[in-house]
Amino acid sequence: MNQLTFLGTGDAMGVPRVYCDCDVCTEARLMGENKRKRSSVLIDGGDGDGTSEQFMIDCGPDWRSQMEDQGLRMVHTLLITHAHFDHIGGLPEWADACRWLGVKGRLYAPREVIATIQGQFPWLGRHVDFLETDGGIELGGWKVHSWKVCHGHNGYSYAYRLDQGGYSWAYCSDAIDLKTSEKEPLHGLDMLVLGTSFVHELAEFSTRSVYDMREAQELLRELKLGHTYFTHMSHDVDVRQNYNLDQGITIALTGMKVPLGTLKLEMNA
Ligand SMILES: Nc1ccn([C@@H]2O[C@@H]3COP(=O)(O)O[C@H]3[C@H]2O)c(=O)n1
Repeated sequence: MNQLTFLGTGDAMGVPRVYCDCDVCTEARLMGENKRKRSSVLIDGGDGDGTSEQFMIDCGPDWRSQMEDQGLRMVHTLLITHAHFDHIGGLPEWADACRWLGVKGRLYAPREVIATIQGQFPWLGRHVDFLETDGGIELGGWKVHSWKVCHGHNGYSYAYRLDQGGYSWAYCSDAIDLKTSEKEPLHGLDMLVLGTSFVHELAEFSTRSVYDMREAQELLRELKLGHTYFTHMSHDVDVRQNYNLDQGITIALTGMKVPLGTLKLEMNA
């Protein structure tokens, strides 16, 4: 059975934010329900049928501790959404692990993301094969499609849609203000992982880069899909609160596991 594990559900700063003493950051330090490492997920086939290659989406600066949290010794394959530090900061450590294990890691990303990563970490190519996703790829039995999405003030990110056996899901951690064509691959999904940094972000729109929960719910009402998990959450989100989110939405928690492809989830509409 395929499953997705949330390795981290935080925004670029993680929770607690290093400089912050707000209630959420304080709770994260003292108890830890709101403790959030930088966003990434693990996809695990685990059924030994040869189509179940394990891979991660994104490799932020918490990669090493996320591996320890899960008791994982190595993941050989990564999909990267965009070349911002909170999504690629763990790549040098991952490449070092490839080196010490004597394996060549496989890093899949869109062509322009690969070029940026190679510019930032020029030594990675010794231990990593860079593989472009632009024309579509097959990974762990999934047909994988990447496309460019608006990341507001921060430029562009990419989202991934994965299809297998009539089940489809997508990972879209860093997006805002999606245009009609950017929403197209999200229609009719069984499951979506969507970034929502704030519950209601008050900053001026032109300075923002990720949906808030209010806007995300509007988007989801339009998309009419199965189940959605919110990730990439800042210290604005307190997981102890009930935000009265629409049916079919779950705030993802670190370590949460979601079965992929086994359940046809109920439609929201
Ligand atoms: N060119 C850039 C721009 C931004 N960044 C990092 O990505 C984060 C996105 O959210 P933020 O809160 O704006 O902080 C950004 C930088 O850490 C980055 O690594 N490279």
